Amino acid sequence: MQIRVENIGKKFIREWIVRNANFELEAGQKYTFVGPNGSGKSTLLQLLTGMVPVTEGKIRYVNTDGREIEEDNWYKQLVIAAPYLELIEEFTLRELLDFHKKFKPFKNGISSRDFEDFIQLPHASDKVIRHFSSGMKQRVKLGLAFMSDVPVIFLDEPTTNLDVQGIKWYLEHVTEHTRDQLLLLGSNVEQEYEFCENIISVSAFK
Ligand SMILES: Nc1ncnc2c1ncn2[C@@H]1O[C@H](COP(=O)(O)OP(=O)(O)OP(=O)(O)O)[C@@H](O)[C@H]1O
Repeated sequence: MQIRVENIGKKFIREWIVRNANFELEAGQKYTFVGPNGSGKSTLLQLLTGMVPVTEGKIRYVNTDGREIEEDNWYKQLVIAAPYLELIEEFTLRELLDFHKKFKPFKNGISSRDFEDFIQLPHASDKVIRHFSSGMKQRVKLGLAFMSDVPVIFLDEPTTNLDVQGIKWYLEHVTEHTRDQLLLLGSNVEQEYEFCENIISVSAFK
């Protein structure tokens, strides 16, 4: 999977948040978009997922066989963990996992029980997501991102709400479980992207 970004720009009301952005993102690589608060990291990631439409320019998802994927089908290629994307609060953890797997199967067909062990919440299976702490919810979001069998992973501010143990858990798994995928991060916390080979400053896109 390759994502080609061709001269894209995004304007909210009269303000250009991102402009003149041109780059290519390659499968098997990791990229972090960095920049100060309000610089446009989350906006750019949301443009790349197709959640938010570009004001100008074009984004293309190109398959390994060279075929372009229609924008309506991008969502099948990706998984997103971000503070602005909520889990389904009414479900128990087990219900959420079973629901998620109907749309995005887990890698190597891992079971929901194994998933719960993986995110270190083995006793939370019947607990309603609404009653999870913010750090527990973040582990669920990251676990879904690491375990979903899709080519592209978006992580926006991945260590949000994680304690020291949680950050350690994230760092232990982020490289191992994204090895053959295209990983896109948005961050201004160096620790959460220290392993990343490609750092892109969004301040350049003005
Ligand atoms: N839906 C929207 N309508 C209007 N302005 C918006 C909208 N979404 C984002 N913005 C503006 O776009 C700019 C960039 O916001 P964005 O959230 O992308 O920044 P960020 O780099 O991710 O910031 P942070 O580090 O604080 O998370 C901000 O000025 C923000 O107010």
